[in-house]
Amino acid sequence: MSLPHPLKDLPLDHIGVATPDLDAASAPFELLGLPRDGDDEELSHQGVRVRAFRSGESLVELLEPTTPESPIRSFLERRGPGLHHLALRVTRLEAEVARLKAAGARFVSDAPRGGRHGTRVVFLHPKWAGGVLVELVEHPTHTP
Ligand SMILES: CC[C@@H](C(=O)O)C(=O)SCCNC(=O)CCNC(=O)[C@H](O)C(C)(C)COP(=O)(O)OP(=O)(O)OC[C@H]1O[C@@H](n2cnc3c(N)ncnc32)[C@H](O)[C@@H]1OP(=O)(O)O
Ligand SMILES: [Co+2]
Repeated sequence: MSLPHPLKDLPLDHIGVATPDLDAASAPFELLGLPRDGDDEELSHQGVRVRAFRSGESLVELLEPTTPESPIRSFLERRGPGLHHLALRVTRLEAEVARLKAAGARFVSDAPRGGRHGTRVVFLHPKWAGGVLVELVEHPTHTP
């Protein structure tokens, strides 16, 4: 599959890792020497508590479920701890969603939701992306 891309590359923003315990899952990354990226955050509408570690231009995002309905809880029950999603950075989320929809992509939901640290995110369905849950993430723009 090849889609013409009018905007730019989509760099890897982060890799999401599902865990039942943020502190336990943090230990190997701390030992590896990855620095924390900001504070932990709880996102009730996603049913997760999140902690991130920086690796170059990208992050490792640890996700712990906080509600029975959390997608991380069902993932842990079904597959156990481990790689959950990859996130690609976009500069214009709605334009990217429109482009992919026109090309037949399948979204979990194409309505942007709030992500970590003021980002906006949408998820492409893992059944569409060869068994990989793909997040598109747009960072807030900072105007002086
Ligand atoms: C911190 C906030 C934010 C950020 O800023 O970065 C986040 O990252 S939030 C992360 C948590 N939120 C989400 O994951 C939201 C999007 N995900 C979903 O809505 C659901 O997880 C899902 C993808 C729609 C799956 O939900 P559901 O259909 O209820 O789950 P099932 O267990 O029934 O799975 C159906 C089917 O899909 C496979 N699956 C599920 N999750 C994944 C996955 N992460 N990667 C690959 N495949 C996945 C699952 O195995 C099932 O397949 P079959 O077994 O073949 O039926
Ligand atoms: Co994410």
